[in-house]
Amino acid sequence: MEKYIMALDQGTTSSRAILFNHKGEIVETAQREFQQFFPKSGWVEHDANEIWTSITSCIAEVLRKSDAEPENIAAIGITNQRETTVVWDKTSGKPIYKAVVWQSRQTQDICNELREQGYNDLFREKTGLLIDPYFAGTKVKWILDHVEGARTKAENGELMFGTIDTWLIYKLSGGKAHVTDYSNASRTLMFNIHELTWDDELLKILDIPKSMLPEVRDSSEVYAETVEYHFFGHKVPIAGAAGDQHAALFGQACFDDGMAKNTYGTGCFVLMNTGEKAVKSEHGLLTTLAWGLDGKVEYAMEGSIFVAGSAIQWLRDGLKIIDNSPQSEVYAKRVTESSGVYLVPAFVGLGTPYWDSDARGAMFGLTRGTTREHIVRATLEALAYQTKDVVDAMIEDANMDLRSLRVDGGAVKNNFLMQFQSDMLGVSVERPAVTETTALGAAYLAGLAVGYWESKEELKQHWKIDEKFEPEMDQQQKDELYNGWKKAIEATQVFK
Ligand SMILES: Nc1ncnc2c1ncn2[C@@H]1O[C@H](COP(=O)(O)OP(=O)(O)O)[C@@H](O)[C@H]1O
Ligand SMILES: O=P(O)(O)OC[C@H](O)CO
Repeated sequence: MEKYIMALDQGTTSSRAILFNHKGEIVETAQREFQQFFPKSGWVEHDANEIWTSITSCIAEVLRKSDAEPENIAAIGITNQRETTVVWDKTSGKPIYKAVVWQSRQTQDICNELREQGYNDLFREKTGLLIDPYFAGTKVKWILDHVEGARTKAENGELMFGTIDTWLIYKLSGGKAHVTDYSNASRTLMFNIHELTWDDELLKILDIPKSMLPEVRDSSEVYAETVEYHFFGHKVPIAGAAGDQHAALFGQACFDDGMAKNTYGTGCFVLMNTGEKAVKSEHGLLTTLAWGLDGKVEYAMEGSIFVAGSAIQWLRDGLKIIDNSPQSEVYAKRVTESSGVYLVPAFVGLGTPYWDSDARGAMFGLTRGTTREHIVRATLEALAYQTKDVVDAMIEDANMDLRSLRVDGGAVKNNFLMQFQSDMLGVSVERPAVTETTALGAAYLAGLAVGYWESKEELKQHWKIDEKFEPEMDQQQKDELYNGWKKAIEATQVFK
């Protein structure tokens, strides 16, 4: 019987279990959405227990739907929404608060205070990040400050912190492993990406006891085995973990210096592999650990856009002007231009390159002639403009041209968006045959650890193109449209 690798992809809006075969093809998938909590303006939370049960349901379903028996699973790879923070009790294994999601702004005051105390450069230098509610560190501090008795328990070594990878590995292993990988550790604001250690000075500033933190390991190695009851009497090695954007970079086979990908999911995340160099950005990009493999780490530059596909969800659920996400393409194509309408989807502030957590969304250029079609088109265009902001910054920082952009994530099915993206960037946009590259990357990392695949060279051969979008728009039109976007961004940042 053929063996498979199971990837568990725990995203912001849904969990998935996907079985991959030896050619890197999808054999079977299962997916579960779970509840989003918005307790206050700008706050986003998840229930860590519900995340766990969504994962176990997906595991059961994917096994049931495929012909695979648990013993046919050679290994499990985990990939996760990053920065989302869980703190749980060491004895009971129960979370002491909801999972504070990466998008959540509830640590704004903590961040303002840290910035006022002049710590930004120190955090930037050591972690490659900047002080923003996005990252896990201030979320852990917030939980310890706000949950009754939490700080004392933490100081007594009774609490554990983890990003979602850590939480899932802990649960899958029946509480045996408390680990994370380099890519996830590099999103916490607590990990020194040059020395590859939890940083005592930063932990002291954040007032977080080191005893809560997981052990940091390679992204491709066996961390633990699953407890038998999750796999119907069978132990399976948990052999890979990486943050979803890093896993997508790996799944897109961007193994060489200068190769980049953009993932269009809830947010958009552009990552460029910079190999052994930790490139320091002058334009608001993040420096991050791409992965740890064979005892060595590699670095990446990242541009993080907080709202992308979620703006399409807002058209559907908030404005109710589309019934489903694919319909956005139909409406966008019904008009030949957005006729001066710009939507800046700064619903939870702005990430790269602006880093303005106080900004909020805005729409410009409305006339009596504005229709639903223009608004839908402007929303899709905003995803492409935001990506151009990031890619331009990346090109300047890395001092090199981008020849093409590999793309993935839920929204890349939208051909209008892909064409407009290529027009804006002036380079080809390459959509691979397997767009579940996040899960594929996690499968690759796990498969390499157990010898299911031999090398990155072998994996490169799997990457196949589905469609290539080439730039068609003339320079003048492109400049006019993009200049309009820049004005809209400026105006958004003034109004707050
Ligand atoms: N055809 C489409 N056009 C535009 N956006 C889409 C389309 N299909 C899906 N999306 C968007 O993609 C997102 C889902 O992508 P996915 O990669 O599953 O996200 P995540 O991993 O962040 O949960 C949703 O926000 C959805 O609105
Ligand atoms: O769940 P996604 O795919 O939107 O990814 C979330 C990112 O990892 C947040 O940094």
